[in-house]
Amino acid sequence: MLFESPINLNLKDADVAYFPIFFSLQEANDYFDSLMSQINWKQDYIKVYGKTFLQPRLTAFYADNKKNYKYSNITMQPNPFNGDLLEIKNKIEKQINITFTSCLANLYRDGNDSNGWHSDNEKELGKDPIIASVTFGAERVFQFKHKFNKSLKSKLTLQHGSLLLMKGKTQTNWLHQIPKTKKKIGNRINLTFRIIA
Ligand SMILES: O=C(O)CCC(=O)C(=O)O
Ligand SMILES: [Fe+2]
Repeated sequence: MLFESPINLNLKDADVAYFPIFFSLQEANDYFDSLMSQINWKQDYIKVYGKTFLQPRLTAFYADNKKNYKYSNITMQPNPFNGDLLEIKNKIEKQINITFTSCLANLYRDGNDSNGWHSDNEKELGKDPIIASVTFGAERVFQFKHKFNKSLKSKLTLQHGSLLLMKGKTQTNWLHQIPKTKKKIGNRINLTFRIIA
């Protein structure tokens, strides 16, 4: 496997590492094509402050157990892992020595799709969750802001075939988002592997 050592983002009160070339270009191209068609993409409704909205992206949820994932007032029922998703899961697990149970997949169809400020701190993720987040397709900016010290911010561009690893106190102390962009860009697939016990 093509593999470069990770870049530590050196965020205060957090633990975030970025692997720009986790997958070779060939692997990343192949996974992008296969995941576009293999994944059961859907646009769900979410409820924010009592109002219902269509999510500004498509999602799908996979797990090797029966545990649901609840966030933004929606409950996602898992599909079983299969095909390339399972292959990608195995590859990440081997590299970082962690076993994940679940994967929340996101499809940003263009620059108008997005993921608003949040931290992945749902109860079912447990204390100090570890989240492995993979990108295939269009590059998008990923922004961080500290929850308690408004002057602390960070951002990076997540490239095709990259892996972003968030662990430790990252979700306790920081929010993250994928903002909309006016750039003419196409589909970006993001896979976030998680442990839901
Ligand atoms: O698309 C991304 O890179 C981030 C996705 C994310 O933050 C999430 O699904 O919780
Ligand atoms: Fe997230």
